[in-house]
Amino acid sequence: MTPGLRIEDVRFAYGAKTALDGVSFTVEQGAFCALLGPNGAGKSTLFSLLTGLMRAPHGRLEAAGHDLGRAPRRALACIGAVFQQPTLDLDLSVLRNLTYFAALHGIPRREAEGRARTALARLSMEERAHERARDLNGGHRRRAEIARALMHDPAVLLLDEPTVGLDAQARAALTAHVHDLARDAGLTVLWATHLVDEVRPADQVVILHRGRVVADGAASVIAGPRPLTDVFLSMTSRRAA
Ligand SMILES: Nc1ncnc2c1ncn2[C@@H]1O[C@H](COP(=O)(O)OP(=O)(O)OP(=O)(O)O)[C@@H](O)[C@H]1O
Repeated sequence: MTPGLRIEDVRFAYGAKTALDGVSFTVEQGAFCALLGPNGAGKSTLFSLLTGLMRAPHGRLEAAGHDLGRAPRRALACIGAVFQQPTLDLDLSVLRNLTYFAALHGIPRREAEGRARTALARLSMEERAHERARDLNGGHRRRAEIARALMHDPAVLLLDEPTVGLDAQARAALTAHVHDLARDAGLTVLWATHLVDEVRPADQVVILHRGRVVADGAASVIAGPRPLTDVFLSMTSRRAA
């Protein structure tokens, strides 16, 4: 089966500063993969490459079998992304935020509202469709952004530290919703975080440290008998370069 995401020997530097140093890993279709790394590990850089904001000078990135270097349009059509910085238009309703995005993606207007309602339902947000984004709490704004990222029916969903700024309850609800999307809809999820408690034992975990993959496998296997937090901290301590 074609993997949801394939990343092979990707390198990237900002001038003399190396951000990714030969990153390789694969996420199977329908899997939830937590990309775990401390600040500066290279998570956002990898997201920028995967969303076409920057190009990788070395290595290969594939989404649902499409090479981002060779067939960027086809690859990007398979990707939905939620960035660290919120990007909703706070003065528009939730529904309008989604249909506006649909227009940008060339989705016909007659289809857009139906798709928006389906996407909102997947995030238990259908009753919020007509509320102004400004009136939603942080957790619901994030859910609206995820619904918007699903409008073009991508195979892969990328989320860059999506729970930043949320309280514990909203964080847990959002994490659960996205795990459900991977399980029920066969969506491949790459969830970047530095918060170990957002990872479930069956999730794939890729630990990134100073631009390198230092662990890749099921969370329960990487953790072994120890708490995953201990393993993560020992792998990413300053000395573990
Ligand atoms: N525009 C830039 N110019 C120079 N160096 C950069 C730039 N952006 C990131 N870096 C450096 O590249 C490395 C990787 O940064 P990146 O933002 O990808 O990490 P991150 O894991 O997303 O961290 P954070 O959680 O803080 O966002 C860091 O050493 C960072 O200082």
